[in-house]
Amino acid sequence: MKLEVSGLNSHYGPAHILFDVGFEVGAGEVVALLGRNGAGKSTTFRSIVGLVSQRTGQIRFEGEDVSRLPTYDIVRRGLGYVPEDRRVFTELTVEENFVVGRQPARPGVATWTPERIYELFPNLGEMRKRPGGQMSGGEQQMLTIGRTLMGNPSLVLLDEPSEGLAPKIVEQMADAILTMKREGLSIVISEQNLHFAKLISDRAYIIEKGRMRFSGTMAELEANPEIRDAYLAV
Ligand SMILES: Nc1ncnc2c1ncn2[C@@H]1O[C@H](COP(=O)(O)OP(=O)(O)OP(=O)(O)O)[C@@H](O)[C@H]1O
Repeated sequence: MKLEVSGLNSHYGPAHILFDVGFEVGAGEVVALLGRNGAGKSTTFRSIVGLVSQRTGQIRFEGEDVSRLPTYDIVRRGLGYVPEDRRVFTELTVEENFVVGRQPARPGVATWTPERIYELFPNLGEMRKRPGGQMSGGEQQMLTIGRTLMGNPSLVLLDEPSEGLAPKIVEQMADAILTMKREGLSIVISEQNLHFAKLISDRAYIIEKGRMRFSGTMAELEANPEIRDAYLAV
C-alpha cells in the first residue's frame, strides 16, 4: 500500500473531530474521500501531513510510519498536499511559483518540469509571467497543483479540486488528474461532488461527522443510492 491510515483521532481544542478514521490507497490508485461540508475531509488531509497538532493514530506512507514526523519531512518523502484554500504566492509569477515548489527527482516517480505542467494545464502556459494574485480561482487551483507536482510527489492529496470551478474548467481538471494517474501518481481527492469524483476515481470512502461510513468501488456506490442519499449532498 502507498498510504495506510488507521485509528486516526483528531481534535481541535476541546472538539473531537475525527473518530478512528482509517483508509488505504494503493499505488497508482485514485481514491475519493466523499462527504458533506464539515464532515471531516480537510481535517483528515491536514492530519495526514502533520498539520493538526492534536491527533493520534497511525499513518504509514510507503510502508514507513510517518505519524510523528514534521510536515516538511513528510512532504520531502513525496507526499504532496494541495489545500482547499489554494495557497499561491500572490507576488510571484507562475514560473516563479514553480521554482519555489521544485524538489529533486525521485527514483521510480515521474519527474515534472514547468513545460510538462503547461501541457497538463495549457491555461498556465499562456500566463507564465503573471503574478499568482492576478489569476482566477480556477487558475490558482491549477497553479497550486502544478507547484505541488514540481516536488515530484508519488502521492498527492487534493482537497476539493473541483470546488468553485466553471464547468469547462472542471473537465480540464478531471483530464489533468487522469493524466497524473497515467504518470503513476497515487491520488486522493476530497469531494462533495459525486459527479466529479465519478469521472476520475477507482474507489471511494464516505466520511460523515468524523467517522467512515462507506468504503467501496464507484460501481458499488452507484448501486447503493440510499448510502449516497444518506451521506452526500445531492
Ligand atoms: N481550526 C478549527 N478549529 C475548530 N474546529 C474546526 C477547525 N477546522 C475545522 N473545524 C471543525 O471540524 C469539523 C470538520 O471540518 P473539515 O474542514 O475537516 O470538514 P470538511 O469535510 O473538509 O468540510 P469543508 O468542505 O467545509 O472543508 C467541522 O465541524 C469544522 O467546523
